[in-house]
Amino acid sequence: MKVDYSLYLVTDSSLVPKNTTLLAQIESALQGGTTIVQLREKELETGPFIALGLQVKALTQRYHVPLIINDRLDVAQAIDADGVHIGQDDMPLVQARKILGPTKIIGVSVYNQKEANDAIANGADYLGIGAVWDTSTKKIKRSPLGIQGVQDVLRLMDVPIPTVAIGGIHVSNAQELMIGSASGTRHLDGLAIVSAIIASSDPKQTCQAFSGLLNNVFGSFEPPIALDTSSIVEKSIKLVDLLKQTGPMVHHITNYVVINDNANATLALGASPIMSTNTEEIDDLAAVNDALLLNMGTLNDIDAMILAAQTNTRHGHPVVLDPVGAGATQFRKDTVARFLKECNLSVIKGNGGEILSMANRGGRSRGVDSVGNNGGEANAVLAVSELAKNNGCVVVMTGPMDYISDGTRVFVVENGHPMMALITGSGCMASSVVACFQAVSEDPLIGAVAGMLTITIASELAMKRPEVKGPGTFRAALLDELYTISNSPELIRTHARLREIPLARSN
Ligand SMILES: Cc1ncc(COP(=O)(O)OP(=O)(O)O)c(N)n1
Ligand SMILES: Cc1ncsc1CCOP(=O)(O)O
Repeated sequence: MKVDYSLYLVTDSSLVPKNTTLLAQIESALQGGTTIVQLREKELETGPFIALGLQVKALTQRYHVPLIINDRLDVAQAIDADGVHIGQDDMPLVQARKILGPTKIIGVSVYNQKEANDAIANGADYLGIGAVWDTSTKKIKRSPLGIQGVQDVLRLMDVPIPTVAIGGIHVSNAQELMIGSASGTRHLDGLAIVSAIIASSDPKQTCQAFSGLLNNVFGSFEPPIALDTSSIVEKSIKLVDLLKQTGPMVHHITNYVVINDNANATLALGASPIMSTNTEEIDDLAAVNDALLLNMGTLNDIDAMILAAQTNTRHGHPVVLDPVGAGATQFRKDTVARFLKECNLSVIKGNGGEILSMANRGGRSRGVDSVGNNGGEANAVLAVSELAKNNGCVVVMTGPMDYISDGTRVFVVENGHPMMALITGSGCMASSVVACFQAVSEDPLIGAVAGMLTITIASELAMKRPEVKGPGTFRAALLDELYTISNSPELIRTHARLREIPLARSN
C-alpha cells in the first residue's frame, strides 16, 4: 500500500476546543486534506481507547485515509488499524513486527542517525523525526533538533524511507522546515502535527493551509531530469540569457583582496552585486536577494557569514561557499567545520588543495594556493562526489580540469587557461560566477557547470586577444570576455569541452 504521509494528524483529545469534539475535529481535518491519522490518547484505558478507535476508524475509512495507533499494539490489533507508531521507549520494533506481521505499517520515533538506521535495519515503514522545536503538547526529554538536526538525520539515513517531522510545527514554520531540512535528493515526506490542527478553531482551514504549502514545496522537489552533456551545454546557454534578462542580486561576503573583481565579474554577467558584511541589514538584504556567496579568503565576519547563510536559506536562496585556504590552518579547518554544521550550503567551490583537504583526500593549501593532487583524476572524482554526498550539496573542485558533482553524477569542465592561476582571485571570481548562476538555476549542479563553463571559456577567449601580454592585461580581458559571453551565450556551444565520468566506474 502506498501511503501518503504528507499531512499527518496526531490526535490529543485534551487539546480539543470546548465547543467541539475530537471526532468533529478529525473529520474537519480530513475535509481539509489530512492524509493519515494517528490516534494518540495517553489517558485512555484500553476499553474506551478501543471504542474511540472504532469510531475514528469508521471516519478515516470514509476518507480513505490510514489510521495508526500510538504505542498500543493491542488496541491496533483489536480494531484492525492500519498500523502503530512506537517510540524509543516503547515495545521494540523487532517484537512489534513479529506481532503485527509484515503488512501493517510501523512508524518509529527517531532523534539521530543511529536511531534512524537501527529502525530502518529492523524494518520500520516510516520514521517520525523529532522533536524539531519545543512544544507544549509533550514533555520532550532531549533538546529540540532544529531544522539542521532534521536534515542531518535525513542525510545520514543508510537507505531512504518515508519520514515525517514532529514537534512545534505550525503553518508559519512548515515551509521553512520542509525546504531547510532538504538535502540533495532527500527531503521530508510530510509533517506530523498535533496542536496546530487539533486545537484549531477551524481544522479544515488549517489543513488546507498546510496542504497548499506542502504542494508547493513538493513541486519544487521534483527530481531534475538527468541531462546529457550536450543538453547541459544548451541549458547553460539559456541560463546565461536568463541571468542577463533577470539581473538577480548576489550578496557577497568576500575577502578584501578580490572584492572589486568579484563585483565586476557579477556585473559583467548582468547580475547585481552587493558586498555588505553588516549584520544589521542581513534580514532586509535576504528579502530581496537571489543568491549568497561566502568567501573565506581574509576570514573576517564569520558570524555574519553564518547568519547570512541561515537567513538566505530561510528565504529559499542558494548559498555558495568558497572555502579559501581550507586546511591551511587549524582555524580555517574549524571554520569550515562550522560552515558545514551550521549552514545549508548549495555549492562548495574550492581549488584542489581546499576540496581534497575537506574530503580528507590528501589536499594541502599553502596560503590560499592549492598544492597538488597526487591521486589524479580518480582521487578528484572521489573527493567531489563524497564531499557532495556527505554534505547534500554540489561540490566544484577547480584546477587544470574542473570536477563538479552533486554526489550522484560527476562532470569535468576541460576548458580554461593556465593564466588563470597567475592572477590573484581568479578562483574567487569563478565563485562569484557560480553564485550568479545559482541565482537563476533550479538545479544547482547545472548552475555550477554553467558557471564554470562561462568563466573558463572566458579565460580562453581572453588569451586570444592580441592586447593580452600577461596577467595584467589578462585580468581586464577576462572581465571583457565574461561580458562578451553574456551578450553572445552561443559561444558556450562552440567552445564547451564538458564530459561526464560515470560514478559507478570510478568508485
Ligand atoms: C509521527 C510521530 N512521530 C513521533 C511521535 C512520538 O512518538 P513517541 O516518541 O512514542 O512519543 P509519544 O507520542 O508516545 O508521546 C509520534 N507520536 N508520531
Ligand atoms: C508526540 C510528539 N513527539 C515529539 S514532539 C510531539 C508533540 C508534537 O505536538 P505539536 O505538534 O503540538 O507540537
